[in-house]
Amino acid sequence: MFRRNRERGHGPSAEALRLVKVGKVYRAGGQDAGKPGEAGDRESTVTALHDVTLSLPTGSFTAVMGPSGSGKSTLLQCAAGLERPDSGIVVVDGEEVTAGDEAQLAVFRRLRIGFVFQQYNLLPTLTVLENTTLPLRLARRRVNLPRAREILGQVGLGDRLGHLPDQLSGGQRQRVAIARALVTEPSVIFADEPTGALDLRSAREVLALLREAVSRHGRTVVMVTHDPVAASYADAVLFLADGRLAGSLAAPTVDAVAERLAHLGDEVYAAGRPEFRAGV
Ligand SMILES: Nc1ncnc2c1ncn2[C@@H]1O[C@H](COP(=O)(O)OP(=O)(O)OP(=O)(O)O)[C@@H](O)[C@H]1O
Repeated sequence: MFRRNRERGHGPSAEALRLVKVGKVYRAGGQDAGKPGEAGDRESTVTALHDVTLSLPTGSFTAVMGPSGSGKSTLLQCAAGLERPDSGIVVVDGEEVTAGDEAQLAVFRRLRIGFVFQQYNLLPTLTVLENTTLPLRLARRRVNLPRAREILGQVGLGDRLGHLPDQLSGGQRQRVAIARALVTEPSVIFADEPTGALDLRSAREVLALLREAVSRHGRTVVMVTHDPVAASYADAVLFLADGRLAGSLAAPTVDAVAERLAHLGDEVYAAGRPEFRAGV
């Protein structure tokens, strides 16, 4: 399907996600602006991502932080194949997603990528169990109901299988979204502000589940967040500023993250590290 980009033989790649010099430019009016340098009127374009290069190992939990407008969501969307970068390549679990066409990308996303959004994005007319198994049905894959029930049990919803989303709390809805993201056993789960709409307790439960998906089940999670407490659940934090990588922090604590965020402006154009390789 996509161009293989594995350095080793079979089985899951040790590298879950790689971005090489990924750039994305928008027209101020809201459209893509084409390749950087090709845009006619530079004044009306926004460079949302500028040559972002990073590598995340399989089984890691990474938080992406930075000021509003720094490119966090754009990074997530490009990495997840929801947006096409204007330059650079994206490799997910050994497959170069930027090499495929739209149809290939759609199939790839359904099977290999999990999504958790701030607003849950559940279908209101489907039950908890049906929402959870929807990615499998859309991908025309066999639905393993015992496995789906097991996952829903793990996220604490074993007794809510027949409920509709509007019969659930926000935290419970987000747990359905996590179950839905886990059901295809994806290469990477992308979460965009997954706790943004939740109370403190529900937020902690959701973060603990994402942490468990990584620590116990070996999944790879990339999470955009504004919250230093949420970021402290991750193995590492990547900081973005003005569409560029502006540093990283391993084994983040709440205080260390807050401190780095407070001084992020100082680091934006610092010579620093233009690339991020987790664990290095
Ligand atoms: N569809 C679009 N059309 C035009 N400009 C866009 C589009 N999406 C994002 N941008 C611009 O690209 C830049 C990065 O936006 P992005 O949403 O990635 O930032 P963010 O860090 O996720 O912000 P926030 O924390 O506020 O959600 C911003 O200047 C934004 O205005």
